[in-house]
Amino acid sequence: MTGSAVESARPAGGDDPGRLGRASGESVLPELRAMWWETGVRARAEAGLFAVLAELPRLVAEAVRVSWRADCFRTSVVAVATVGGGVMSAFGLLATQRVLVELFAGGPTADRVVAALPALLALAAVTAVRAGMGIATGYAQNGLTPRVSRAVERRLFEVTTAVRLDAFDADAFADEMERASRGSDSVISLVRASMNLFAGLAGLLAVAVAVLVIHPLLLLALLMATLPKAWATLRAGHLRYQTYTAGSVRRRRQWLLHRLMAERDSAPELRSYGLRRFLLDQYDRVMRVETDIQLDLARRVTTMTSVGAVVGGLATGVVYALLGFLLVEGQIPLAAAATCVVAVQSAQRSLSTVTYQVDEVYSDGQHVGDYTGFLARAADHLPETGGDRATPEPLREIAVRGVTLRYPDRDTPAVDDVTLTVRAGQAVAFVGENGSGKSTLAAMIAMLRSPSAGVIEWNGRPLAEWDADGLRARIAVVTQEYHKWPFTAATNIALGDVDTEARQDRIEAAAARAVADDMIRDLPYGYETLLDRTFAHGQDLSGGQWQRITAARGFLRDADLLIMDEPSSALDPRAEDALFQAIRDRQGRATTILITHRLANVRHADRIFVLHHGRLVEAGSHTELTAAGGRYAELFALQAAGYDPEGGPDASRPAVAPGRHGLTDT
Ligand SMILES: Nc1ncnc2c1ncn2[C@@H]1O[C@H](COP(=O)(O)OP(=O)(O)OP(=O)(O)O)[C@@H](O)[C@H]1O
Repeated sequence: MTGSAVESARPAGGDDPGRLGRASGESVLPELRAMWWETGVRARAEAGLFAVLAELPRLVAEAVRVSWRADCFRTSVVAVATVGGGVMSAFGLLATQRVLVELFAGGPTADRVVAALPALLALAAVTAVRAGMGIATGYAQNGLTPRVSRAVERRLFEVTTAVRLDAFDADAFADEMERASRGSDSVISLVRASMNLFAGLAGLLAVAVAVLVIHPLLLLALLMATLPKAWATLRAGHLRYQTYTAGSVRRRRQWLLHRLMAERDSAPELRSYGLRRFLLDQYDRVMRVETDIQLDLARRVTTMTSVGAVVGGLATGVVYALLGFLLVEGQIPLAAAATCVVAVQSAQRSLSTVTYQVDEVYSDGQHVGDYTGFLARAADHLPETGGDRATPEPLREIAVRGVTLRYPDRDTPAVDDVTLTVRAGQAVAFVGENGSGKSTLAAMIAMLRSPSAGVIEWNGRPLAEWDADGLRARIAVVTQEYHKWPFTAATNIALGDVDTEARQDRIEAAAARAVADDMIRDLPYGYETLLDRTFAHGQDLSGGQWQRITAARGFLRDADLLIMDEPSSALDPRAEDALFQAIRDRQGRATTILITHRLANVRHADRIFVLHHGRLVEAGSHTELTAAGGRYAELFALQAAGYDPEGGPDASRPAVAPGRHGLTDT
């Protein structure tokens, strides 16, 4: 059976619960996106030998450019030492020939040894210099590696942290970004492989020159002895790459299964649903095919390299026969023939380096192409800079005017022609059903996203006209999908204001407002507890505990505008009540935009904006909206009914409020 039999099994089987139910005999794993490293492998598999050789100079030039930019001194040392090593190899062969000429000359042995001494000394000197150059290359390369890595990675992170958030929505760009970040690791491999390739080529050239000097015909003999094996090695490499790409879908599945069976995230469900047998069966199916293919590949590669070795051996035999013939005919002296034997062996060593490095340079070069291509294209996703931008003043008013945002590949806009105003000191709420556009609207106000149409103004001036960093310093955002930063509890809160000194009293005050203080003190190392289990002594928190930490991060900086997107979805009733008390404390003093589905918490917001399918459908206070009997009143009544001991939802009784209190609890 071939790999394609499994790979062509219905790709989207995972979408069909019936298929899963029919159990484990069938492959239900869907197709996964290509992995970053498959770009290079695929390109090498598809490119013919001449295409590979034709592209090498460009790739090597790219490696040299990157290396030069990172450290011109060490790059020069490597280049000089590599070329010097080649020159020394040529001298070495010529000195060897001189030694042999003297040793094979007539006369007493002692006289011959004495005559050979100068050439022997020259050979020793050349060998020592070549070894010295090898050491210099090693030192320079070792020094170059971290410098190139750092320069390349730093450049990449400068871009990935600067591109606008919407870049992550474009599938192709997000994919490119991932490949580029992996490609940055390949830069140093490309640099190293290019230098090794240079060294191999220099060695080959040196042998060719030396042989040419001794006797032109020997060059032909040298080519005959080395080319068949080189060709077979490159062909075998090609075959390996081709097999590799043919199995890429299968390997992705293998990798996915590995994660599903061995990682922490999937472990609870794997056990609770008894998925062990099912996943192991999937693994067996994939691996059976993989093993067959690997065995087939091993057979074909062995055949090819054996053919290469046999042809190479025969060719070497022909060379030695040719040498014998030339010797008998008196065309070349014995010393030249002996030198040629040494040269053939030296050339074969250099050639095996070259053939291996050709593949390396080519496939690494593709990844580096991903990296450099990404950097060039990323310019389109960087925020506009320059120009005279005003330093933002304290917030007086935010005006959203006819704002629309449409995500890529979506037919309907997420936010559709919304107009509203928020005044300083107000606490306003965005409410609406799932997917109604609340988070998207808040993200535009927080400058995380830019509207496709319309404008958002800060104190009457479009956001884009203010200094972006200055404006961000006045806005704090607690996002719905918060990130669990792998730092201590204290640092996790301090991240809310990185421009100011992280004083412990401020951190503790912010934690107290978010009801996180006691919880953090109960951790094994208090505020210094590392919140990531992948580190030694690291801890994980419950969902609600994490939410308290992220709320504390939002409170740390007493920002003009605090946007809180679902800050209490995982909080227990007591913590939720305390959090909303802290939000209430801001009312009249600072501005808060709150997004929540717990409508009890917005009852006394200054204004409530109701979104539906991206449009603003209602706006007003809780009293106004419940009296209007519209969508808000309906949602509120539905939720309130859950707290009503008498029973089910009743939209006619919107005034029945949940037990806990809202923003301006009295
Ligand atoms: N990055 C994105 N790419 C494409 N579509 C998106 C993206 N983010 C959100 N959407 C879509 O935009 C619409 C509005 O999403 P948004 O997150 O703003 O809704 P929401 O009102 O905050 O929902 P919820 O109450 O579930 O948090 C939804 O249809 C959603 O599927």
